[in-house]
Amino acid sequence: MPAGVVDAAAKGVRLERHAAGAAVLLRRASGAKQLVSASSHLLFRATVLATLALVVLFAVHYPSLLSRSFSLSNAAPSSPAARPRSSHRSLLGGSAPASSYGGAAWEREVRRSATPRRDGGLSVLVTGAAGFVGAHCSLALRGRGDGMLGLDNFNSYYDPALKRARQRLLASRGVVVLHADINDAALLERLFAAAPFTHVLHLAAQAGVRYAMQAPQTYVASNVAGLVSLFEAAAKHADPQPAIVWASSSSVYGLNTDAPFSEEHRTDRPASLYAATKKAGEAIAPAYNHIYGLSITGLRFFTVYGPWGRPDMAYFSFARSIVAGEPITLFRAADGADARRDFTYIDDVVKGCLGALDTAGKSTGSKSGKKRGPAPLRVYNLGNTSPVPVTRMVAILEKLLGKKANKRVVTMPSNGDVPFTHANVTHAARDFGYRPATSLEAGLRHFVDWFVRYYKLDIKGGNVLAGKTTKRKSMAMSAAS
Ligand SMILES: O=C(O)[C@H]1O[C@H](OP(=O)(O)OP(=O)(O)OC[C@H]2O[C@@H](n3ccc(=O)[nH]c3=O)[C@H](O)[C@@H]2O)[C@H](O)[C@@H](O)[C@@H]1O
Repeated sequence: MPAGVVDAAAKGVRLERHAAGAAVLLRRASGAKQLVSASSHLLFRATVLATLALVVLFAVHYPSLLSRSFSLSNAAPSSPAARPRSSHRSLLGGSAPASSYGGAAWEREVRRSATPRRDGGLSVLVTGAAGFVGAHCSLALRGRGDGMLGLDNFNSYYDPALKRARQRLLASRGVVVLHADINDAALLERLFAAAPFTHVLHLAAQAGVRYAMQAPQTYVASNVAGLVSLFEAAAKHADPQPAIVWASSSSVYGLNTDAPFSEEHRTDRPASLYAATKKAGEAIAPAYNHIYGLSITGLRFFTVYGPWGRPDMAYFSFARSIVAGEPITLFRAADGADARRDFTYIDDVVKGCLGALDTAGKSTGSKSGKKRGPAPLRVYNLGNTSPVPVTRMVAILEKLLGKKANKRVVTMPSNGDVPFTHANVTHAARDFGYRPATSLEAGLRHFVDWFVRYYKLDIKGGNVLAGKTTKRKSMAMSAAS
């Protein structure tokens, strides 16, 4: 029996005893005056005891109502191992609906986080901040003194423990990441009302090319509806309107055979639903730019990789399989050629994102619907400009991990994959000095260094072995951040 119910029962017994005592009192009373006084005494005691019993029962059944807090102040645990406290669940990743956000204290914290710490600094709302690119960009923005606030819905497309570990890392550097969804229009409205964000770096999306065949609706919900939700809030509820920089994808080039891929090339033949939803975003952006005067920049990322990366991507899942001694499957194009990717290192992509933010130009619309003139509308490739066969990527991993992969080569299934990507980045170089500087060898070395540390792998004689932790937990995210 719950403790509260036992307490309540005990109080019931005490109540009966008091009633008996009261009866004796009444028998002894002589005269009408004493009788009235004794009755009120009894009534008073009974009321107090009944109230106490009710309070105990209420506390047993509704503990959450008594402990809820809406403060942002503990949003940044100082140690990486620190976990969000349950009293702050609604702010830091609990399941409380985002509509429960709000209040003067919450708004103050949002504003504090969004306020730049340097003259002329930006104030950036980063969506998907606990994601791979989002976490790196958030750290870079905070590092140079920009104000910023992160959002993430911590979905389980890949192990949310990695997203939580990134969130703890960010928190240790003073970056707040709210647990919230971009499709929550009310929350976005409140955020824009609370702080005058100058920019939005919109990286929240359903990623992954091949997974779109399994979960098509999540791509529409995140990459189309979510993008519209963000544009709507920025156009109609922000004052001033922020400039928006958002993540498109190299996949919009689809089966394009002109190489390197230039922004002028056609993008009307997406090979996957993922690509189609990113292309849809690129088609939606001009409408918001035209009608509402939103400054919008789309960035086409080319297979971004690096430390704190996405476990669903080939370089990461291959590393895990190699260490665990499990087979990997390599896709070969129908003509027998190795698939190739313009693998792009995360630090280069972060520089590109910050360059795009810095040069975005202002939005020209306002909440009232008036537009002062045309606003910037831009699209850029952010690639590495040197495609590498996937087999070469595997060979580098084998060398770094000191272990051979167990390879199985099959013809590329018809699941949205494309045989090669190759970026032309002259526009990004011209407009914000984007110059990718990291070779795949150097970038994968950084990735493997982090990978070994994060999973606490054993290294013997230069070879990475699956450590005790790894074997026991089959590489579940036993994060050491
Ligand atoms: O640049 C992009 O536009 C996209 O890059 C990646 O997509 P992808 O290039 O397909 O990256 P991976 O899934 O890591 O695949 C890389 C290469 O490995 C190959 N691969 C993948 C998985 C596998 O089991 N075997 C295999 O050979 C693929 O065919 C591909 O050539 C990301 O997953 C997308 O979110 C992103 O938008």
